[in-house]
Amino acid sequence: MAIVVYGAGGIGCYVGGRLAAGGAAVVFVGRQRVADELGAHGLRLTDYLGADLRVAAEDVRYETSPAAAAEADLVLVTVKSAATESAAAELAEVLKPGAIVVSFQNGVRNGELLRERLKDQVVLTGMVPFNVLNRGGGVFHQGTEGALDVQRHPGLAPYVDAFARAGLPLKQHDDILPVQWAKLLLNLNNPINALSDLPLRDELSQRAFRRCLAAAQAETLALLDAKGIKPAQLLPIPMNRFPMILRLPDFLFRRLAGKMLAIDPLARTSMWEDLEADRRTEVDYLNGEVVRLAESLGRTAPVNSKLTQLIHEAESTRRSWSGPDLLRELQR
Ligand SMILES: NC(=O)C1=CN([C@@H]2O[C@H](COP(=O)(O)OP(=O)(O)OC[C@H]3O[C@@H](n4cnc5c(N)ncnc54)[C@H](OP(=O)(O)O)[C@@H]3O)[C@@H](O)[C@H]2O)C=CC1
Ligand SMILES: CC(C)(CO)C(=O)C(=O)O
Repeated sequence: MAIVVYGAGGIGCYVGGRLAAGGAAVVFVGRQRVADELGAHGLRLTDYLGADLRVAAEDVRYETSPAAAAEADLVLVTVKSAATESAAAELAEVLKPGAIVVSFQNGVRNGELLRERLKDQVVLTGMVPFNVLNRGGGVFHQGTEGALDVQRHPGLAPYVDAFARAGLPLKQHDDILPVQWAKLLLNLNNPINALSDLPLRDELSQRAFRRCLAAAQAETLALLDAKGIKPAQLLPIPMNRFPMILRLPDFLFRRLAGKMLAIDPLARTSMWEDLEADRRTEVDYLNGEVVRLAESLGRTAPVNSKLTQLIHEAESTRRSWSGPDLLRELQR
């Protein structure tokens, strides 16, 4: 059963790399710069638990043409949200009818966007809870914990063992929307992390940054409540308790929620990586999604709106924010 990773960057190389290291036949589709990196070094997949797996360069099949997806039985879509529509259009041209397509992307609308285009395929929504850092030289490192989440579907049965062998077991859900919104609540930190210009652990160790995240989450939780959506519990603490925990003084936060800081010291968010690489960020699909949710309810979301605006400004002119300055800006 051929597995194609479509948009093989950080997440795609890591997930596809672990599947390949576990013996699955994987074709990566993506950009020439990544093909060159993997062609020179092969793939090395490491994680926070000490896993260290390799796939030799000659065993990595990395293609740059969408045509390579024609043979896929299972497609894992791992482009950033802004690239989903073009990826969907390319896939619609080449995919076999009946192929299974899983969106392993952040945000809540990528599955829908793919489904609109891929009428002859089965499109499922997935979620990647952990952080992946490309350390260069073909090394991709998983810095935090979590299993891959995906919508339940019988068509996934032939692949369940391959994901388990890869050390990335699939957790299937009857209703994925609460899982997606729970992840989005965590991703509200992406712009804060990107604006702080700090590794995640350093940023979340500072109360002022945590208060910014608490404000963005509290605003979102109230809107989700009004919409009748109850976010899933992804971590030991229920999502609706997060804002209260995040606002705690540093010493209490470390004592009660120290596990939240059990993050690889180098890990940063994908939004920070986008700003670093001068790429368009996913802010419109994360905090911007909250603004749209507010509008659908005839309400506003000033904190998420401001974070969206600050990231758009940072997309053209970068500046590093201190926690207190950012908090003041969000409270204005
Ligand atoms: N990185 C992380 O730690 C995490 C990321 N996520 C989510 O996973 C998704 C993927 O993120 P990530 O792996 O970091 O993103 P990356 O930007 O690292 O990887 C996506 C790759 O897809 C390429 N691409 C874009 N369009 C196409 C196309 N049409 N055909 C082929 N290749 C294409 C991009 O190239 P180019 O840049 O040239 O467009 C890029 O190399 C996002 O939704 C992200 O939010 C979720 C959890 C953690
Ligand atoms: C895992 C997490 C929340 C942080 O890295 C992420 O999803 C991202 O960076 O986009």
